[in-house]
Amino acid sequence: MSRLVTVSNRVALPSQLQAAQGGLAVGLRSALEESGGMWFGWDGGVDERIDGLRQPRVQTANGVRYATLRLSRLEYDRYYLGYANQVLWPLFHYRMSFVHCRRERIEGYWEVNRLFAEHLPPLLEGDEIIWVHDYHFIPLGQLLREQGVEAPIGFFLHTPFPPWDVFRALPGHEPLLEALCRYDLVGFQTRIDRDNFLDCLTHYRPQLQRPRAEVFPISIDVDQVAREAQRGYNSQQGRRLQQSLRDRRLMIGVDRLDYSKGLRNRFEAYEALLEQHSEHRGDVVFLQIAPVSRGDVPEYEEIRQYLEYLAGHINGRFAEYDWVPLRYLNRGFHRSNILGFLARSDVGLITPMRDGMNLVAKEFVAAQDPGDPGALVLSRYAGAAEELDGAVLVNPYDVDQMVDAMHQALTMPLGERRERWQQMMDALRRQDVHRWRKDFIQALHDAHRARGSEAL
Ligand SMILES: O=P(O)(O)OC[C@H]1O[C@H](O[C@H]2O[C@H](CO)[C@@H](O)[C@H](O)[C@H]2O)[C@H](O)[C@@H](O)[C@@H]1O
Ligand SMILES: O=c1ccn([C@@H]2O[C@H](COP(=O)(O)OP(=O)(O)O)[C@@H](O)[C@H]2O)c(=O)[nH]1
Repeated sequence: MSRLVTVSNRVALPSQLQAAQGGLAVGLRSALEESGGMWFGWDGGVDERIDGLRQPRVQTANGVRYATLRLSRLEYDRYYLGYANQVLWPLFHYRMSFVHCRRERIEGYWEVNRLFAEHLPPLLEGDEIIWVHDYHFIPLGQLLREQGVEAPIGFFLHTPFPPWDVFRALPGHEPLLEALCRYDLVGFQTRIDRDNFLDCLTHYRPQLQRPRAEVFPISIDVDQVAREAQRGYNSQQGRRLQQSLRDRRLMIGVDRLDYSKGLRNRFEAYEALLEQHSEHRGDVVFLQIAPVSRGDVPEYEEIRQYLEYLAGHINGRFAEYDWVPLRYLNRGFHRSNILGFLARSDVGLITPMRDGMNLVAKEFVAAQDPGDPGALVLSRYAGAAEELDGAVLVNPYDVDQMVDAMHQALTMPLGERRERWQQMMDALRRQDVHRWRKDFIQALHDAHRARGSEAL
């Protein structure tokens, strides 16, 4: 069996196993720990003294080899903060007005991709398959081929892929499309993303040799999440949360503090809920956990300030001396705590404006008590909505509809909650994180073989 080598910008190093790092790190960690192999990427640090040359740091834990590189300040600014987070991220989330593309950012992006392409081949031992992750490393496959790497190379995009008319606004989009076509296999979270990509190729150059492009929705380890959620439910933090609520119902949101997550509209909907449905005042608490993410990007600082204002406004308007309607926490928690909090919640509020998948939505479902499950309010623009149609699906641009959905979730009869939950659990069991990894790897082997025979 070939050894799996995954490459991603974000690597969950063994020393950081429990910290909040987003869904890619969570999904890849469970995939890699099951199969073994190597994880190659950025170590999350910036070294002011680096000037060009450096060596990867290699460590091993739980059967996984971790090889990481550190970035210089300039590389971090241009490649990560600049091109990845202020060009590709907003563009791929359909937020064209947040795209700030400058030539030095494009150059910085390609330079860091070249750096990783040069450092990977010496770490390979032969008989590997290489699985590249996310928008940070679109050119990597092509650059590895130029280094003489012949192994199967696949790419998986964790974010949405936008339609042609949005994508073509990107200066220098052509080399990115060409680079994607050099992979044996390109994977997407949903059918819409895959179809947008294929449509881009049709518009750009119909005669270009297409890679195999398929849908592989990332997921969770359902039983492991359920077990950990149960432990979290009974943990000291889980019990303290319950005591603080008394008999009030809990609605929960867990999102990196990102403009794509729809927090502004969610807060506005909650304010309108309290305004229109006075019966929920004093009876419901909304806990929003929002760890700061990419805080050096101006748009993230702006949304943070606005949410602080809105949270203060909502609490100022409705709080009583013995009840605070909104608990807004600007910090991250260990995932085991998050799962315990999800298990203690009556309603999950997952309402991104657009999201590749959203693993929290899946974790919320797996964390529920089968006998008395909570209800999920889920944006139709989260990738997870394609599978979790037992949720109360909402349009996050329609604040009034979200008010109705929150009210529906808070008053949903037990029978309906059970039925919807069962439907969602069945979907999660059909397509879990193990299946995600196996399906991708199998398709990558097949695609590589097929390309090889085409070339003969
Ligand atoms: O690495 P950061 O810049 O700190 O950001 C965290 C991750 O955010 C994004 O996560 C995506 O992947 C999830 C798993 O597939 C998916 O559920 C979610 O919808 C996506 O937004 C980003 O794509 C990752 O590269 C980042 O590491
Ligand atoms: O304080 C936090 C907030 C989130 N998470 C985890 O981070 C992941 C977030 O993944 P998701 O796909 O929902 O969104 P992303 O952040 O990748 O856009 C989930 O596994 C959460 O349980 C965490 O461990 N601690």
